[in-house]
Amino acid sequence: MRIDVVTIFPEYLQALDVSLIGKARRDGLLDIRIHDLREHTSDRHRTVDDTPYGGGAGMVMKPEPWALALESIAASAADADDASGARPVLLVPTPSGTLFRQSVAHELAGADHLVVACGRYEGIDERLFEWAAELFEVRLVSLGDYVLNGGEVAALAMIEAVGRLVPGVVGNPESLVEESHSDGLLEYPVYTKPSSWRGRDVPQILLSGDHGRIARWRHDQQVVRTRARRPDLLPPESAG
Ligand SMILES: OB(O)c1ccc2cc[nH]c2c1
Repeated sequence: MRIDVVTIFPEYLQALDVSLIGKARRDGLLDIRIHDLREHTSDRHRTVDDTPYGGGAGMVMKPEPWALALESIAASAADADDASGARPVLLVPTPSGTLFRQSVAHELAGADHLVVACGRYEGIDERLFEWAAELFEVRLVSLGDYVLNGGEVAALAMIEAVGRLVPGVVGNPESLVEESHSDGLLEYPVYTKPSSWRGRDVPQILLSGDHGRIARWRHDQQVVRTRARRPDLLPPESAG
């Protein structure tokens, strides 16, 4: 999978050089390219923003630098994107987007090419998204009901959530099966040695060796946790 990220803070994305995502880049499983939006400006001050029409606080990101950046990326990937037969996905982290969930991560992991647009200030001129729909499948996505100062932190979260689902990135694919949200429930509690720690013991069932009973206990724990912490994930009749 190719992932292009456009930002005015390229250094923010250095975290993508670390750990499993960083290894996947070095192994060629993920082709992640970071682009500085200011490289697509033409004035002396490398301006990417201006005042909002209609007034209001803050500044709005100008559409032209974004269009030039996205055109440049689309041109550089044209052969591969044409071969895949699908338009690249333009993923735009924004508080006004649809909710990013594990199901969305799985959808995006099936794409051949993601382009992530990290907005700043009060956001990007809306006309950019209308224009981009000619070249990309545009997805405006929110991490949740809170607001960050820009899209970079959300981009890191989304790229990690998607990248780890690409075959080969996570060493043991089994570990992707039993984790929160993989089956619509929160994950069960986990324990490791020592079996007794500061007067607290590991649940005896986990020391029993009875894998059937352990599996049932773990599922029960998932339901209890989900009901307590995220009843919204449960079907109405079992939300308690
Ligand atoms: O909370 B967010 O995910 C987010 C994303 C993009 C921008 C642009 C300006 N503020 C933002 C916040």
